[in-house]
Amino acid sequence: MAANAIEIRGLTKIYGGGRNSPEKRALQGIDLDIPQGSVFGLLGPNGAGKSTLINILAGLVIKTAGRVTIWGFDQDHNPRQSRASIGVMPQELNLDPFFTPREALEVQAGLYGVPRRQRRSDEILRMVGLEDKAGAYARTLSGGMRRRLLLGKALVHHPHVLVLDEPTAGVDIELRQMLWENVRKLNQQGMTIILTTHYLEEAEEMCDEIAIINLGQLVARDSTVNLLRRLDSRTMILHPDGPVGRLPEGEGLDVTQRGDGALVIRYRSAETPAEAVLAAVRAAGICIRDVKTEQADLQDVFLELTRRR
Ligand SMILES: Nc1ncnc2c1ncn2[C@@H]1O[C@H](COP(=O)(O)OP(=O)(O)OP(=O)(O)O)[C@@H](O)[C@H]1O
Repeated sequence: MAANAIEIRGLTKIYGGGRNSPEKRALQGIDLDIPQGSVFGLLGPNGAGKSTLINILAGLVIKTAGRVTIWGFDQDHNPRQSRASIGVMPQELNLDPFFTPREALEVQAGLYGVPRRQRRSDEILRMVGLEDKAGAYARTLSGGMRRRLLLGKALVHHPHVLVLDEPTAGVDIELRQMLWENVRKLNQQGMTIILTTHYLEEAEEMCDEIAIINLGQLVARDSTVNLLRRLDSRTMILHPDGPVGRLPEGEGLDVTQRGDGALVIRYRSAETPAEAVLAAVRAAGICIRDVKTEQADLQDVFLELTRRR
């Protein structure tokens, strides 16, 4: 068994390039290893190439160049085994409206060639909280229930690797909790989990390791702890109680003044305690009327990482 669940080398995807569509380089030579047993976050802004990458793993999009190995099986040389090793919960709610959840799971299991006696439709329905809806048509299911069913469908062939593409975009708190409980449980049972998300908080909570892609390129790949340590920038927004004569100064402080008079002070919490920021403000003779702090969000992370490049 390979030590990495997924190995990606020089992965490139170019869309279009026909007479009416300009060429789009969605992935530009990605190298990435995803360790077995990890909960791995794939982050990136809209259009970064996350879905393209996931769809290539799922066998839904054909790569232009590069090598993909899933659970030790090269996608080109062992397409059947590599496909059988991975289950994907897609972003779109693409379900056949005329199948009931139980039928949908059975059909999916049939597509993957799972013998009848190895099928676990009822167990999966229970796991995703759809046992009451086992016989209802998909078209009568709520959006949240459809997502649960998509998760169930991704699991019918007992994959080693489960990919969740934006699983919590627009879902309510209850479903989010159910999803994360299931993800934790499956991971404890040894399943490698890959998830894409826009929410840094979610990645922070769930993922051991994170890769960030931007414009089809890998811009960071590290353990979550290390990544967040690198990205511990804070912003303090101060509303002064009167005109500002001079801006606060101090090591590690990046101070600007907004059009409305507010001071925007960026600093790293690991290097500069909030008290040092406030002391610098007082030393500049500024009285504070109001203050708030903001943590770096994914957008800042991107700006920082892409700027660094
Ligand atoms: N079928 C396609 N034909 C042409 N261009 C495409 C196609 N699919 C995606 N793209 C382009 O490739 C780039 C990467 O898209 P992709 O959907 O992989 O990004 P993403 O990171 O998943 O974004 P999002 O978070 O919005 O889903 C984008 O510029 C997108 O417009």
